[in-house]
Parts: sequence; structure tokens; C-alpha cells
Amino acid sequence: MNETARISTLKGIGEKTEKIFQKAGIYTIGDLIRYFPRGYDVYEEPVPISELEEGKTMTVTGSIYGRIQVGGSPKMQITTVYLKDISGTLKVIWFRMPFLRNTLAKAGAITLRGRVIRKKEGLVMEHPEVFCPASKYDLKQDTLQPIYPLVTGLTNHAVMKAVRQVLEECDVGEGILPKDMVREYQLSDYRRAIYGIHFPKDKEEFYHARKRLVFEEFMLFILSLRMLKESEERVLNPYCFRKQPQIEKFLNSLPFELTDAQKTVWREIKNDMAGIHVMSRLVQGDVGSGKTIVALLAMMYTGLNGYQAAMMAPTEVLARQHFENINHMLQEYEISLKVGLLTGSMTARQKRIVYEAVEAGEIQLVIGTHALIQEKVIYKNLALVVTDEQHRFGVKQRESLANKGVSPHILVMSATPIPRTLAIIVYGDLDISVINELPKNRLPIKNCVVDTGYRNTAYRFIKNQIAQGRQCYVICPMVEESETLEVENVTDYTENLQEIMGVNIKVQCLHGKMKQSQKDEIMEAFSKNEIQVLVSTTVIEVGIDVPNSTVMLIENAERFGLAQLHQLRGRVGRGKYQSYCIFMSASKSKETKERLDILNESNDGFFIASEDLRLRGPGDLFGIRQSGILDFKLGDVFQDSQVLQQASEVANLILEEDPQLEKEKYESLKQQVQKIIQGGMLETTL
Ligand SMILES: Nc1ncnc2c1ncn2[C@@H]1O[C@H](COP(=O)(O)OP(=O)(O)OP(=O)(O)O)[C@@H](O)[C@H]1O
Repeated sequence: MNETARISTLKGIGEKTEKIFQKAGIYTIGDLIRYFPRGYDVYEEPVPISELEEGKTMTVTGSIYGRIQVGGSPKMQITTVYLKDISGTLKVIWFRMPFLRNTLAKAGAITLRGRVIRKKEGLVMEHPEVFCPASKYDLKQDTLQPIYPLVTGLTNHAVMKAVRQVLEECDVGEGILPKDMVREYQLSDYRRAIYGIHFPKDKEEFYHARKRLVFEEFMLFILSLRMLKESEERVLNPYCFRKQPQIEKFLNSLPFELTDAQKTVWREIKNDMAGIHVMSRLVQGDVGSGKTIVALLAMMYTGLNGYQAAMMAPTEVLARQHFENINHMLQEYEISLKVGLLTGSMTARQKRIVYEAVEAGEIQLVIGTHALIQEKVIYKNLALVVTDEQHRFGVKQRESLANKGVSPHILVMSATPIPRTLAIIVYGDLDISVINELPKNRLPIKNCVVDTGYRNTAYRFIKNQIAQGRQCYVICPMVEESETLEVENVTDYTENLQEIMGVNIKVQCLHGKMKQSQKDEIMEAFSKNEIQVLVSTTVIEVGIDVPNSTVMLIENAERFGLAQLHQLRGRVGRGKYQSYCIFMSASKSKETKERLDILNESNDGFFIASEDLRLRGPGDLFGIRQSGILDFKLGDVFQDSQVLQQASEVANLILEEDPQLEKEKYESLKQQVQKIIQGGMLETTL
């Protein structure tokens, strides 16, 4: 019997049963071997009847006391007995098992394992598994019994029986990992791993079995991804980028020096742009780490080389902010490049003027929302597109540009703090740069978590900061599921706060329902310090950069996720002044406190992400899981991040040693990789 044999070759699986197995996706012996349990049931030591607990599955040993009754209807016969031990008596019932009567009648001591429920007459054990004589239970005690995912008609027992038969009669092979690697990483032998995942003797055996299989699963995936990437034809770089002395001059005259991390990333980008192939690079860095300046450098570099660059921002407010900043810098440093803004809310006439200038090449740098790509903008010679991860510059957009005859360099900016190995998987088709340090002049943000009783003190603190020339954000209490209420809420809150702050301080609200032009005006006034306190919903979450703002007061902090709070807090602490974040919470729950304390303790996005993971479990960290990219059969990219790291290292080593997997020892590995690539299983990632 080999792996490709149909499961009907197994004893006891006829045509009808085969169909049921097929519904669960099990066609062959190989499918069955890799039909892993979704959990395990532990057969614990029997307890005295008096210690049984309602709602639990438990085990008791005793002897039958009194008569064995079989009643109910002919269709639903119910067998009822009483089991007795020295601590008490328990009623036990079985459904549709009248034949048990004979076994039970002859039994001495028996062991029963089943769910305990409460009925009128007291605790009852319903439909338990019978071990007769009681000593039969010894074999099962302390073992882990697999619980398989099931479909209608398929019982756990049927899967267990079939798997057991296969493992007894079939050679499961040696797996795809070469022996030397198994030894080096102290992985379990493949046969033992397969046996151990289905029928582990104990938790340790399960752990080792799972580790081996997860390792294999991750490595296969990463290897396939890399090989696919290698085999893909990368577009040759049609652009000619030369050194631009003006860039060096600009860098030298900036009021700050780039951090080492920024310098490295900038070098990587320059190399890419002058390289053989078109760039596809992700720049990852925590909030405020200085990604934007690197993107601006890349854009200037493009412009100075005689090409056009486009930057797609996630919101109009942000697009305008980038537009103002870059314009300001170009003027200040006398760089003669022209910048255009293109957003959805502009009038048709305003847009047409920009379109024409872009087409004529009079504008070299275009900043905008995704209107940049969606609408019919014709570029004279587009050579760079900067975008953010929310607008992942996917295959589709690339195609739509390619159709217009352009394949620009692509630069994606991301503030999502995910580990590098994971980033390699999530952003499979991009090269990755990491800005892993904050600018030197930064003072760590001082945090505090307080209850609403502290509000007046917080307001006094804000007044004090404003008296010193600084500015503040207040994130308004959230109102669930009602945008209208939320608007009312922000407006009322603002009026109230204005009264408290007095006439010399300008308090202004900002919310998503406002007209774009109004939002722009407010943001501009705020960046000029004509407004001192900005009361806002979370619209300011992404990317707003006003370094003079030093206080962030977040009302109802308990209602936000950790990642979102970290992004919000990232709006302060962006300049040379000491900044503060006040998380105000109306909740007294212990969990909320524990969550907010994490932010109180640390300003590090990676740490916060990992703590978020620890508290919430591998639910949906930053929405990545929702994308469906990371659905592995056994492995969990968050929980098994160490194994992922190792698997990634090994994949690298293998490809370095044998890029085409031609050596004999990699034969089965190669077969699996080809199966994955040809089966299109990686398409969601690329
Ligand atoms: N090396 C540096 N030294 C000092 N200040 C810097 C440095 N690099 C950038 N800055 C300043 O720090 C602030 C934050 O930088 P930037 O907006 O580029 O961060 P970011 O990584 O894009 O942040 P976010 O993810 O929050 O949008 C800006 O005001 C910028 O001018």
C-alpha cells in the first residue's frame, strides 16, 4: 500500500464510506496520513463518583448496582444503569445500545468515561465509553486521543481506525527533509512525527512531532516562494540613474543627520534604482522612525535624474501634508523640481491642469491618493511609485501601469511591526529594508494610564504645555456604531473643552464627515500652530506629522486595539520636545488595565505587537490573518515564530548550496516544491 493508493484499499472502507471521507478531502492514503487532528482528548485518571463535576468529560470506576433497564421507544432505546463506588452512586444512560445489557450483566468492575450532565434527579453520565473489565482503561490512561475535524457522516472513530490501520500497514516514507538537516535541527524522525501527531503517547511526543511537521510545512512554503520569485522574470531596469550632487548637498544641509538605519536603507534604494532590475522594495519601520524622508529622497533622486515620481498616500490629509512638506523642502534647499497634488476631491478643472502638466513633464513629483493610478493620468516618464502597505501596490496596479507602457520602481512603506521572517512571507514579492532605530534627538514618550477622574488634571497639564508653546491632540470618546453620534460627540466635546481652555487657546475638532477642503484648512492651521488643541476621531491615525505636538490624550482608550493606540501615540514624540501620552480609560476591568499597561511600559512597536499576540492569542494581529495568506495546515506563524525563523534559515542555506535542488538528497523536496508552484498555491501571496 503506498501513499497514492485510494483509501478504499483499506479494510472496512467501502464505496459509501469512501465518499464520506472524500467530503473531508481524503482521497488517498497520503491524504489520510496528513489529515491531522485538530485537538486531543486526555484520558485522565478515574475519580470517585462524589467528585464528578457537571459539564465535564470524566472517568469513574465502579460496579453495576441494581437492575439494567432498557426502555424508550423502539427507535431510541435507552439503557439505564446505576454505577456504585465507595463514594456514591451515579445514573448512567446510553442511547441505541441495547446490546450493552449482556456485557454489563456479566461485568465485575467497569470503567466509564463520558460527559456529566445535570438532570432533575442529579448528576447523570450520558453515553459513556465502556471499559470492561476496568483494567482495559489502564492502556488508555494518560494518553492523548486525537480529535479530528469531521464532516457529516464521518465519525472520529472511523478516522482513528483508518489512520491506525495505515500506520500499522503502510510505510509512510522518510519525509522531505534530508537526514543531515533533521539531525542538525534535532527534529523528530518523520515516521515518529506522523505517528506522534496522530497518537502521541504524551505531550512531549506530540510537541516533537508537531515541531517536525511545522518545520517541514514552513520550509516547503518558503522554499517554493523563493524559487518562484527567482524563476519569475524580473523586469529589466530601463532607467538610467546617475549620482546627483544636489542630493548630497540637501542631506548635508538638513537640520538633522540621517540615522544609520536610514542611511543603509537609502543606500539600498539607490543601488536598486541603478541596478539591473526594476526595484520592488518594502521599507519597514516603527512609527516616527523617519520613513517619509527616505521616500522623499527617492523621489527627488528620480526627479533630478529627469524622470517622474508619484507618491500614493492613504488619505487626502496625508497627501496634502506630504505635498506641503516636499514643496517646502525643495524651495528651502533650492532644488528646481515641480510638485503636483492630485486627490479625489479636487475639481475637474484643477485636476485637468495637473494632468496636463504631468503629461507634458512639467511636474516631476506627483503626490496624491489613489486617484493617481485609478484615473487616466498619463505620465511622461514615470520611473518611481511610492505607496503604503494599505494600498499594496499589487499585481493589478502594476499590470495597469505596464499596459500604459511603464514599469516603474516600486517602494512600499510600512509601519506594521511584524518580524522580518514573517514580512518575507507576507510581502513575498518585495525586497525588505528595515529602519530599526529612531532619530537620536528623540526623548522617549512618557506615558500614563489613568481613569476619568484624572480628566481635569490632564486638561491643566495640556494648558501648561500650550503655555510653553506646544500643541495637543485629544482623541475623542468613541461612540459605537454611529457616525452621526460620533460627530455630535466630537463637536460637543470640543465646545466643552474650548470653554475650559479659555479664549487664548484655540480648540478645533476634526472628523471624517467633514469636507476635504475643511479638513485641509484645519490641518494646515494646526501645523502652523494657529490651532493649539485638535480634538479628533481616529482620522488622524495615519502619518500626520506635526513635531510641535507633545501631548496625546486618548479618551476611552479601552476601546482601541493595542496596535491602533500605538499608531495614535506615534503622532507625538516626533520632534525634540519631551512628549506625553495619556491613556484615559473608563473601564475597571483587569484585562483592560493589563493591556494598557503594556503601552505604558514600552514605546516599541515590535514589543507591543508580541504582547498583543500573547494576550489575545494568535487571533488577527494587525489584520494579517484575515488576508488568508498565512493559513497553514499545522503551523502558526505567530506562535511558531521560532520554527519559522529556523525554517527560513534552512531554506536559505539549501538554496545557496543548490539553487535548483538538483542533488539527490533534495529529490523529494523538489517534487513537493514543484507541486506547490504548479498547483498555484502561492498565488494569494504573489
Ligand atoms: N534622522 C532624523 N533625525 C531627526 N529627525 C528626523 C530624522 N528623520 C526624520 N526626522 C523627523 O522625524 C519626524 C518623523 O519622521 P517621518 O514622518 O519620516 O516618520 P515616519 O516613519 O514616516 O512615521 P509614521 O510611520 O508615523 O508616518 C519628521 O518630523 C521628520 O522630519
